[in-house]
Amino acid sequence: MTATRIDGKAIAGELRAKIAVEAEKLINETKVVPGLAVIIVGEDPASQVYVASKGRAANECNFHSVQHTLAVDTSEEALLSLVDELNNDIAIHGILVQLPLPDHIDESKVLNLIRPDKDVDGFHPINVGLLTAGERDKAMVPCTPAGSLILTKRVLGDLSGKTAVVVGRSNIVGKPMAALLLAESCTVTIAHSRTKDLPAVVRGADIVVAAVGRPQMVKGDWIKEGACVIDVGINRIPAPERGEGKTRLVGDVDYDSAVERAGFITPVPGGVGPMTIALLMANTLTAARRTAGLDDLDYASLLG
Ligand SMILES: NC(=O)C1=CN([C@@H]2O[C@H](COP(=O)(O)OP(=O)(O)OC[C@H]3O[C@@H](n4cnc5c(N)ncnc54)[C@H](OP(=O)(O)O)[C@@H]3O)[C@@H](O)[C@H]2O)C=CC1
Ligand SMILES: Nc1nc(=O)c2c([nH]1)NC[C@@H]1CN(c3ccc(C(=O)N[C@@H](CCC(=O)O)C(=O)O)cc3)C=[N+]21
Repeated sequence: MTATRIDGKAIAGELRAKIAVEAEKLINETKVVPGLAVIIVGEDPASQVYVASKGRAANECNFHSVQHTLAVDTSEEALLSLVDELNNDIAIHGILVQLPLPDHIDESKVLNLIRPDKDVDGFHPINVGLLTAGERDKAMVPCTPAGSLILTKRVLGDLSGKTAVVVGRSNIVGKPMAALLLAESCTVTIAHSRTKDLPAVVRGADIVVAAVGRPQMVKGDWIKEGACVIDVGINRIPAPERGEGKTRLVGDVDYDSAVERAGFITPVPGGVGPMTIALLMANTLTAARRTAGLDDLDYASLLG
C-alpha cells in the first residue's frame, strides 16, 4: 500500500483563510480586533523562523500582532513583568512565550503567570486541567495536538474505538495529544524512552503520533498496514547531497519506508508544522470572541 499524503500546508492555508473572514466579521460587528503577542528570549535561529511565520499568519488573519524580542540575558523578573503587562493589555487576547527559555529562567513560573484566558498555547495548569478533566470546550487546547487531531479526523472521520499510540510524553505535545485522542474515544497508549519493544507497541496502532525529537526513528516496518501516521517531529539533519554544510528538515518518522505501509501520512515539512501556526490563530480568535461574549467556533467543521 502507498499512503495518501496529508497536505497540512494546504489545510492550514484553508483554515487561515476562514479565520481571516471570521476575524473581519468580529471586527465589523464588535470592534474587537484579535491581538496576539509573541515573546521570544534570545536569538535562536530556528525560533526566529517560527516566530516570524506566526507574525505573518497573524497579519494574514487581520489580527493585531506584536513581537517582543528580549536579550538572551534578560532577567526572569523582567520577563515576568512583561507578561504581567500583556495580561493587563486589553488589545492583547493571546500571549505566547516561545520555548525553550534560557536556563536561568524558570519556565513554569512564566507560563503559570499567563492569564489562562490569554494562554493561546494551552500550557497553563488551568487549561491542562480542563482538557484532562473532559472540559475541552472550556479550555485553550495546545496548538500542535489540536492541529494533529484535525488532520487525523479529516482522513479517518470518527475515531471512536480506534487504537492510538502517541510516542513522546512531553507537556506540549505528547500528553495533550493523548488527552485529545482519549476524548475522541480512542484506546490510547503513551510510549516514551522507557517503553519496552516500541516497534511492537507501534504495530498495534490504527493511529501513530510521533513526537520524539529523533530524526526518522519510527520505521516503516513498525507501522500497521493502512494506519494513519502523524509526524510531529521537526529535525534538521545534514544534507551533503544538497552541497557542503547544507541541511534539510525531517520528521521523527522514516517517511520513505512508512509511506509504503501507512494508509495516510503527514510529510515534514508541510504537515503538522503549518497546522500548529493556524491553530495558534484559531486560539487567538477564540480568546478574542470570548471577551466579546461570543460562542466558540468549531474550526474543524469550518473546514468542511
Ligand atoms: N510541528 C510542530 O508544530 C512542533 C514540533 N515539535 C517537534 O516535535 C518533537 C517532539 O517535541 P517535544 O514533545 O517538545 O519533545 P521532548 O524532547 O520534550 O519530548 C520527547 C519525548 O520523546 C521521548 N523519547 C525520546 N527518545 C525516545 C526513544 N528513543 N524512544 C521512545 N521515546 C523517546 C521522550 O521520553 P522521556 O519522557 O522518557 O524522556 C519524551 O517523552 C521534536 O522534534 C520537536 O521539534 C514540537 C512542537 C511543535
Ligand atoms: N510556546 C511555544 N509554542 C509553540 O507552539 C512552539 C514553541 N513554543 N517552541 C517551538 C515549537 C516548534 N513549533 C513549530 C511551529 C511551526 C513549525 C512549522 O511551521 N514548520 C514548517 C517548516 C518550517 C521550517 O522550514 O523550519 C513545516 O513543518 O512545514 C514548526 C515548529 C512551535 N513550537
